Amino acid sequence: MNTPPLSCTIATRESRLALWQAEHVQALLRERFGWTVDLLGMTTRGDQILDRALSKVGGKGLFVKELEVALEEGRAHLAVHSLKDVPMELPAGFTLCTVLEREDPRDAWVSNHFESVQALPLGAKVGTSSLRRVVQLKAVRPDLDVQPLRGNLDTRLRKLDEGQYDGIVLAAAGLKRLGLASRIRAVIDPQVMLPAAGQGALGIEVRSDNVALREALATLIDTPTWLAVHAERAVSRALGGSCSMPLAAHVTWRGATMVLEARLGHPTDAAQPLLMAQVDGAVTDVAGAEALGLSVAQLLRDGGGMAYLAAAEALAAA
Ligand SMILES: NCc1[nH]cc(CCC(=O)O)c1CC(=O)O
Repeated sequence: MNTPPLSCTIATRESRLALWQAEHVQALLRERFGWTVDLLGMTTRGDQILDRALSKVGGKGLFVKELEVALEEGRAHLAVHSLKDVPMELPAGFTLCTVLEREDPRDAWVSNHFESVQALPLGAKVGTSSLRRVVQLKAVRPDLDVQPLRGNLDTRLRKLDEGQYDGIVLAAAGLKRLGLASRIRAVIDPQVMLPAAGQGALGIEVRSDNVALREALATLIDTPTWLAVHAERAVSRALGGSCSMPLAAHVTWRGATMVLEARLGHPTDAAQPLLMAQVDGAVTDVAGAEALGLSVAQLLRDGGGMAYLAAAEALAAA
């Protein structure tokens, strides 16, 4: 029996951004299906160690595990995540269901004194803990002093305002969703800073055995977003999907043609070049999107990426 649910509960982290995203899905389900939708706020291990070096603590899916347990135990039916934070491989029994239309996937330059990365004085201090952002900043401005920056969005902005950095890099999507778009000094051109796989998209996780819910959610898919994030995530999965790997993967559309670009940086040696690859193709289904992702991953491997991946693995194991 596939009777669609009349009520359901969404598990969510309790950061402002996570709550915005969960409430967004809650409103959508009420509006489209007339369901009663509750929220279940939760603290994840990732939240508890937000101010420490996540890559040093290790473990994939630090922000999703507790939410999956709530689904497993039937305390919630959907978990809403930033897709960027969802591991490439889900545990058995879970399905990534739908991601609606993605918000701006680009990175944003945020600064109280400098209008762009290019406008920074020699040796200026920039805050980010994302290896992907570090290697791309270093590629355009090797002189910059890039320093770690952790915490949720509000914490990061506060650290900037306290004068700890000349500027910081954040996802445009998070700032826009929280009504903080006015803090964006410049959206960074993807040719300068290629976004992460899935950036700006929502990921909705459900139990695979909840067929009725999966079928209802499937009607909410935004196809261009759905195909784009499958291609981007396929690149990351094919290369091992580790967060200690500086990897960017980003889709743009030229009409019905998907253009997939990816970049791989060396995880420890900034003097190594940033590897870049691009493919395009007419993509109409998930299999086609994932095939494009695999071919970009292969180009990166063949272009010198094997040594980079080995270094990232060694780092993760250390
Ligand atoms: N890594 C944390 C994270 N996960 C999702 C977002 C922003 C929203 C999004 O990309 O969907 C952020 C903050 C950031 O990268 O600045």
